[in-house]
Amino acid sequence: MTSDTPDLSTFEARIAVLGAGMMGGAVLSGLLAADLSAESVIVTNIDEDALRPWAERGVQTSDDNVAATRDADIVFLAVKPHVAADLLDEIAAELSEDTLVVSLAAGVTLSTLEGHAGAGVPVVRVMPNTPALVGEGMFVLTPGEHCGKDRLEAVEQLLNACGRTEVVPERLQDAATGLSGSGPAYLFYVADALIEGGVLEGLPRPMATRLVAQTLFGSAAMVRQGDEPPATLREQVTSPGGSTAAALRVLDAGAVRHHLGAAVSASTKRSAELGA
Ligand SMILES: NC(=O)C1=CN([C@@H]2O[C@H](COP(=O)(O)OP(=O)(O)OC[C@H]3O[C@@H](n4cnc5c(N)ncnc54)[C@H](O)[C@@H]3O)[C@@H](O)[C@H]2O)C=CC1
Ligand SMILES: O=C(O)[C@@H]1CCC=N1
Repeated sequence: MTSDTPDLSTFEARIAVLGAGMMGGAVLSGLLAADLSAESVIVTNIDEDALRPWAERGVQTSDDNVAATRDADIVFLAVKPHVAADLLDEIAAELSEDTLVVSLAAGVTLSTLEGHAGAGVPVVRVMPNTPALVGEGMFVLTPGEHCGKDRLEAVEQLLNACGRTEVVPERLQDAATGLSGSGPAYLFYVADALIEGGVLEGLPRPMATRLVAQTLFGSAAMVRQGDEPPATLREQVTSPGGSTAAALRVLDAGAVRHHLGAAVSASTKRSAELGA
């Protein structure tokens, strides 16, 4: 669904991904798929097994965050939120105003990040999501005090190659966690439930999976195209007295709309707690 062909083959900065697990790995996979040179990247992890697949893809690997940071222009912080401050303390001596720190950690504020990175170090807080893995991530960015326009544009260029970006004031970052950061989980949950519904009605599971995948993909494409609001698109599927109206009545009886909104709010609240 990506309209422009992403191309990072000429991107020059050296990149370190510290703690490349699920999310850091998804971003890195997206960047490599957009032709970022594997030789310009180093990944770290305290878990050796997590590094092996990267070494097989030609990426330099290390268990030494300090050494990895030393040679990097852009440092992705991809560890769990409760590890972020300690990791910054560990690498702070290698950071300077020439290094850009990009945090992917839910909830961790710019004030915490900047406080631990050290004086004058440019920082960007980002809320990513895992579809970065297939080049369709959503990245919500807030630049810190020392991150100028050029640096922000460099991060946008990188992340636009594996999805789409929005820049927001920091007060909206936890809501972004609740909506797009956690969002893929809600949609995978819905996909899983729909597949089970199809199986209950007699469809073979692989076929039910294909039907659901294409239905989600096509519906997402229509929502993203933005010609009509989703409420109108839903009406277009809902024939008077028809099958969809019967189905939507069941969803309303189960207060599914309310629960989806409440799920976004619960994740938003938890995101703020994770950074506290
Ligand atoms: N998984 C997701 O969908 C999303 C995750 N995030 C954020 O991404 C960050 C990472 O989350 P996940 O990738 O899901 O977790 P993860 O557990 O898959 O990855 C974290 C990795 O960091 C490694 N690690 C731990 N301490 C380390 C250290 N001191 N030095 C180097 N490596 C270390 C772990 O071994 C692990 O592989 C979190 O802060 C989370 O809030 C944000 C949005 C979405
Ligand atoms: O569950 C979490 O805390 C992370 C942040 C958003 C998605 N996964």
